[in-house]
Amino acid sequence: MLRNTIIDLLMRIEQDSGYSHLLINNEIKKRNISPKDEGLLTEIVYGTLQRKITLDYYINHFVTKKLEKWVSVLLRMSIYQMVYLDKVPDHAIIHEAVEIAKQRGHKGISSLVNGVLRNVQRKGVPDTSEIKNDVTRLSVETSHPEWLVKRWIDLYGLQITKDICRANLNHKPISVRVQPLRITREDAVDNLMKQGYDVEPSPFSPQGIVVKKGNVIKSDLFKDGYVTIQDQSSMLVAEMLKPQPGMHVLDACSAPGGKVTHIAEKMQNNGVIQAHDLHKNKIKLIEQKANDLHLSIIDASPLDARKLKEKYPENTFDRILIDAPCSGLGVIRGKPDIKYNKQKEDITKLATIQIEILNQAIPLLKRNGFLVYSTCTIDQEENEKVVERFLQANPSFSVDSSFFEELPEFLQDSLGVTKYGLQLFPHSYDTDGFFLTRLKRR
Ligand SMILES: C[S@@+](CC[C@H](N)C(=O)[O-])C[C@H]1O[C@@H](n2cnc3c(N)ncnc32)[C@H](O)[C@@H]1O
Repeated sequence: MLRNTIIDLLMRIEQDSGYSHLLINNEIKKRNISPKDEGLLTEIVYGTLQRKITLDYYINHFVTKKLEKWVSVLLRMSIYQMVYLDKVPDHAIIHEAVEIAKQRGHKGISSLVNGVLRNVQRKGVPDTSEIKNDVTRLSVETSHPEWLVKRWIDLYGLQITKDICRANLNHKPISVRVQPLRITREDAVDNLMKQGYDVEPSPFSPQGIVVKKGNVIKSDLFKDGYVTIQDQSSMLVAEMLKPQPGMHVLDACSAPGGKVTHIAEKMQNNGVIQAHDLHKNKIKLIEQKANDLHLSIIDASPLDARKLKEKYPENTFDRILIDAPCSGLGVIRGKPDIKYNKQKEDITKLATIQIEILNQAIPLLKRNGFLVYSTCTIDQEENEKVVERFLQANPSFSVDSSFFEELPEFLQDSLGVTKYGLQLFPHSYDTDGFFLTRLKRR
């Protein structure tokens, strides 16, 4: 029953590209899956998705004919469990897969499934180190499409690309941000430790806590809005925006509200924040998060950030955040489907939108104000190149040099510091891949 649910989920994720986390959560709720099975389901779905290219390479070694989608999915998830998990013995995995194949297909299919899996059990999976071409080998070993591996090698060289690709296969560590108007970080750490969580303060933000062990979503602190989940890299945004109580702030791409609520906390819930997002249906996510965290200064409404100038006069805001729509290539660990769904052309289109949004936002900034530009991608075309193009077209603006001095000390000479901002890679500090910079008028 659980394995059939997993097959259905994996097939739907392939069809409705980009929403694996939402589909998994909905399915768990809908089918009333027990907490133990929930863990196994999540692990098999994410793991199979994360290793899709590698698993297909293994399958193609044993089968040459084209397989129906569900048969590929069944083989992938079975081989994933046999090779990467040690929760269920191989013979039980094979037995269950053959039973599913019998239910869903004809006898020929169940014999094929049986044959492939028995081969994997007996001979093991093929050795990928024999693949001569660097790009193909890395693509197969770490399950990233070849165009992406090639692009990263061109941008960052082979070693960094290997590091990125390997880090993308790791589990994403969870971190939380405390709501400092409701609880201190010390008290939150104390509280979580007493409940058996293994936690430590984050070096990225005075509000951050890294949760090394334990499901923090189940904690009272999370349920009652004392902490919220946020990657450490994202916490840098509000820190570097430096909003003060009483200010007028714009967050132009705000949903689901992770950063805007952090900004409101730093303003001590005093001032006004205009929070917009293109998608009407996402506005309630911002409102919900603000509500959960007891924050009342966020005024959320739908708006296309490419039309900001139509809504606001010049010199309106003390601070502006453009946390731009991006390819998401920095968050592959948590959303593996991104690596299969994004194409080169998407990156170029996104860079055009990012520049358009920046051009709309910048006149709205007051004379001594700051604008933070950030993305959760590691692609230079959406990050450094966008900043470079923007500065060329707007010579009265520059990257604020104090930005670099104000970064936490351990980041100041990190691999990703360039004259355009800070690029965090997933392998550097075990955070999401993330870019941010701060612009100001010269
Ligand atoms: C990186 S996410 C923002 C995350 C958010 N700042 C947070 O911390 O929770 C980018 C957001 O931009 C929105 N978006 C996409 N195109 C937009 C546009 N033209 N104008 C405004 N928002 C847009 C997307 O719906 C998405 O919610």
